[in-house]
Amino acid sequence: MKAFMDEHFLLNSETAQNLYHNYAKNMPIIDYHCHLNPQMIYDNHRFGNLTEAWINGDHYKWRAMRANGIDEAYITGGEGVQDYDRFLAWTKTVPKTLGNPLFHWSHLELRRLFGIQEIINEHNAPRIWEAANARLEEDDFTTRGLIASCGVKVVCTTDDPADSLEYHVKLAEEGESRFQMLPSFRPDKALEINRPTFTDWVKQLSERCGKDISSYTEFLEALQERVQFFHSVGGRVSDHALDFVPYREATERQVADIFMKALEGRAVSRDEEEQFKTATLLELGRMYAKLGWVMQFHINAHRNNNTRMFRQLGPDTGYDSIHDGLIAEPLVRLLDRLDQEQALPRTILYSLNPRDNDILAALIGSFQGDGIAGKIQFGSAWWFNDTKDGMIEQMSKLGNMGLLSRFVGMLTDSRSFLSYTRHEYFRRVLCDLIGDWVTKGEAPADLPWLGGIVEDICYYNAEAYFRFGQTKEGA
Ligand SMILES: O=C(O)[C@@H](O)[C@H](O)[C@H](O)C(=O)CO
Repeated sequence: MKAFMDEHFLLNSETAQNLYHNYAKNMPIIDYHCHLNPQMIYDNHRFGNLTEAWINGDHYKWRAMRANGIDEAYITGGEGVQDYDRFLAWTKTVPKTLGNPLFHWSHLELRRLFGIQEIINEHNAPRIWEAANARLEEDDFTTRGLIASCGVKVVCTTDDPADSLEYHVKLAEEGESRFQMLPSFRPDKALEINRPTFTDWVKQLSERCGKDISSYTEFLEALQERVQFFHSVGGRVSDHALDFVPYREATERQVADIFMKALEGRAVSRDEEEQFKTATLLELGRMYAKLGWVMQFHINAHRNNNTRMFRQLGPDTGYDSIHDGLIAEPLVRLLDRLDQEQALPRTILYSLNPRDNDILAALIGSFQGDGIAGKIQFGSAWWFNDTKDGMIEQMSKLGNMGLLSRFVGMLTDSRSFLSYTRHEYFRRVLCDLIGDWVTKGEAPADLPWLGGIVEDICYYNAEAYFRFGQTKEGA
């Protein structure tokens, strides 16, 4: 019986162990999609205690604690509840997460970042609390220290077009030699024309650009201006949460009228919303292609399902799940429209519904080309699929229908600064998958060749694909 989480954790063959320890382990990290707070990075924030560092903001943990019957006050905080009490509630939950990646992630985080080997449970909680808080006081244990110590070379935050990007600009001006913090252009609020926040957001965009926005043309001009600004501070990635994939054609006049209808606060029909989203996504895709950016679509999330708790806690608090919208037809129509204009950017497609994995693994093959290896990517197993089983399925299907060797690999997609061990987890799963093929005689035991593929998936493919740091006009 293997010891729990030893050096060969998840590596069930000699080839897997060789691939991980000699090729994957020390590769740098490009975290091209996450939700880390840019100000906390710029400020080089130091965490006050383990609860702030490990539980705050992490809705994965919150979700598990709720399922474990923990009272909300001990999850997201409440009157008179101490930070230690919330930490203790988490240590009571971890033993119940067996089978959930949280069990592995949590132990990896304590071992790799804090040097704590304890099994997490309420019995060991006092020792863990004391040892971890002592570690948090050490000089290197700040947000920038964590990012640097985990080998991260690029971290892409997720940013609204109307954001000033002041912390990205300041960090670039003051210089952080160990890694780049770059913005990702996340224009969800520009597309969500039916949300009550739309008109206020257009006002924010207008104020940020210092220009009036009283037509769809001016709206697009403002978005173009922000894309250009993101590019000027190193941004090379966009990201879209498409909870459903829109495709409904409309004339320019129709789209302009829909925009004005929304701007005047009048209700927009579902069909009109889809026409507006289609037109605006196509316009943004053209902008991204001109600048050589990467466009990401995060598809089929079912967000904020619990109305009562949304009112209490807001979004991204663990009350989301998986949607089941049909994606093949609208997604092909969207990508094909841009491809016909030779304006399809490098694109990464993720769906939260694993039912879509085969569709995405096959679909990306319809739009590869232009001499760009892996131009269209089937994205890393996302959110509820970010598990050992989910990663194996995503990489197996990509390998079955596309080129696993051209995969740009893992991202953390996290709000926690302690999540970079997710890359280790992914790399171990990757090496074990390939090692298994060798063990079964399904791949030659050519370690330099296989090791090269592993290094590419861990780092070099992403470096070549995103081209951060290159001033680029055109795809
Ligand atoms: O980018 C998204 O919309 C999702 O990843 C979402 O932010 C979610 O809360 C998350 O972080 C999943 O890891």
